Amino acid sequence: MNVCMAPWPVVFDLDGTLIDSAPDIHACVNSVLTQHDSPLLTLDQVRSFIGGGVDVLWQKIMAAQQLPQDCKADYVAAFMICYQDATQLTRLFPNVVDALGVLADRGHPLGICTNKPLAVTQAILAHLDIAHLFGCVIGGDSVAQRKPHPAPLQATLAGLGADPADPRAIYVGDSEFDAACASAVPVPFLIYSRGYRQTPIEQLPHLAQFDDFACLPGLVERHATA
Ligand SMILES: O=C(O)COP(=O)(O)O
Ligand SMILES: [Mg+2]
Repeated sequence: MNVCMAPWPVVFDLDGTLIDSAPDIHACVNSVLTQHDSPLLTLDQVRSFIGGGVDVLWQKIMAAQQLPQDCKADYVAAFMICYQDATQLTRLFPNVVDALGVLADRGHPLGICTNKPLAVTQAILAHLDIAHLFGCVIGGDSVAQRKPHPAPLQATLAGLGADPADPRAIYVGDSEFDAACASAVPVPFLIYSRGYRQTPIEQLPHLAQFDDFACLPGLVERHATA
């Protein structure tokens, strides 16, 4: 089969890309800090710590609140109890469902490559009724490494049955972790500019940026014909 004739895969990051999950993560973080009589964090602080997965999140929280890193495991354990069904405050970003529907209708295999734990990812995809759109979902505990390592994105592409040599495969994300992961594979990276990134966009390697998912299907098609 000529792989260049098949629709090419489009893989998505989750937190800060498809969904605004920071309010739920913030609520769980502060619930755990309250249980431990520790000072609370603002939504902006917690949002700035998201992207590397649960362990990195709590490393950053322990450092910011000057809590001993050797107590981190207790905080993480309490956090996971809250996090596993933290869906109430999470919303899809505008026009995400329509954009995913257009890409799926055009035959693009769609995947998720997130640093969020797999069970939490599956719960939120089911809650938002978009799980059926994705042929492969790789979470932060699905393979041994997490983004920015290339392994999770390589595993997602393999799970979609994609030819790793297909130069048209695309990764769509919001953060430094995603940009570095895409470069390491390498695959072209489209960056959603309204996510949780801390670095100026010009400093991150990317093919294109967008601030509205209504523009994404056009960008995906333009990439293949460029
Ligand atoms: O859970 C995180 O910290 C990041 O998740 P993401 O990879 O979907 O952005
Ligand atoms: Mg993200």
